[in-house]
Amino acid sequence: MLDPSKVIEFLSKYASCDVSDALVKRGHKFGGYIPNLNRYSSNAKGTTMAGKAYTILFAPKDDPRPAIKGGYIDNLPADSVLVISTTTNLQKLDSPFTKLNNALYGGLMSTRAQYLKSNGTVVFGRIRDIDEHRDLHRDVFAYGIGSTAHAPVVKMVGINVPLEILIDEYPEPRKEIINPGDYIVGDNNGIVKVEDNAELETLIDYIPKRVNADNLVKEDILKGEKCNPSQKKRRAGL
Ligand SMILES: O=C([O-])CC(=O)C(=O)O
Ligand code: NI
Repeated sequence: MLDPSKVIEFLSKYASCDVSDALVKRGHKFGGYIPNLNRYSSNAKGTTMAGKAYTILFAPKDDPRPAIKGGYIDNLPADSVLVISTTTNLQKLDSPFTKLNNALYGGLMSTRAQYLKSNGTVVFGRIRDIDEHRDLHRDVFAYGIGSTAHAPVVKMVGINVPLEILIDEYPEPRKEIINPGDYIVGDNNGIVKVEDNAELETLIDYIPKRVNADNLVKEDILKGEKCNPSQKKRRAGL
């Protein structure tokens, strides 16, 4: 297995699009993209967020599972990306992608997460305290914003469990699973998931080659060459 801190350092140097190109090349037609999340707040340099998923699951109060007490934020590992979602009965295929109008995440959570050196937060729901995340320069991606805390309507039922995300797609909707430990990459284009498996080494090998090829295509275009033949030439053998 590759050293996670090295993988995170590597991924943070590239764009989410570069990662998707590599995944498409490996036969993943959706390129790992998890749609509809907005970047509400960004790290100070505006660079790519990367880290290992630390997952949290919320369910409606009437879910049969007991609430997990004591919170989760104090155990957040350094280099993690905190990923918060809900059970699928609170998800929607169409905008705003959640039935929950209470916010799942706020500024105090970000303050603690930043202190623990976690790399960012992804919320499949609403967030609040938006200015606090921005003041902290924390990377925060979410479906939307809100004003009210989550506690009156949902409870935490899972820490580091697989999260099921409903995604509308042609010809039919699908479910994306985010497992704890998956690599999560995010920038202004959105969020991409990369599984931590044997394929990772090939992806890491491919990404710089493809980026280099595309840089050469750009140079060709700026010199007046046609795009399509240049792409063909520069990407040959990749
Ligand atoms: O109180 C909450 O549930 C979340 C919140 O606003 C914060 O973390 O600041
Ligand atoms: Ni708050």
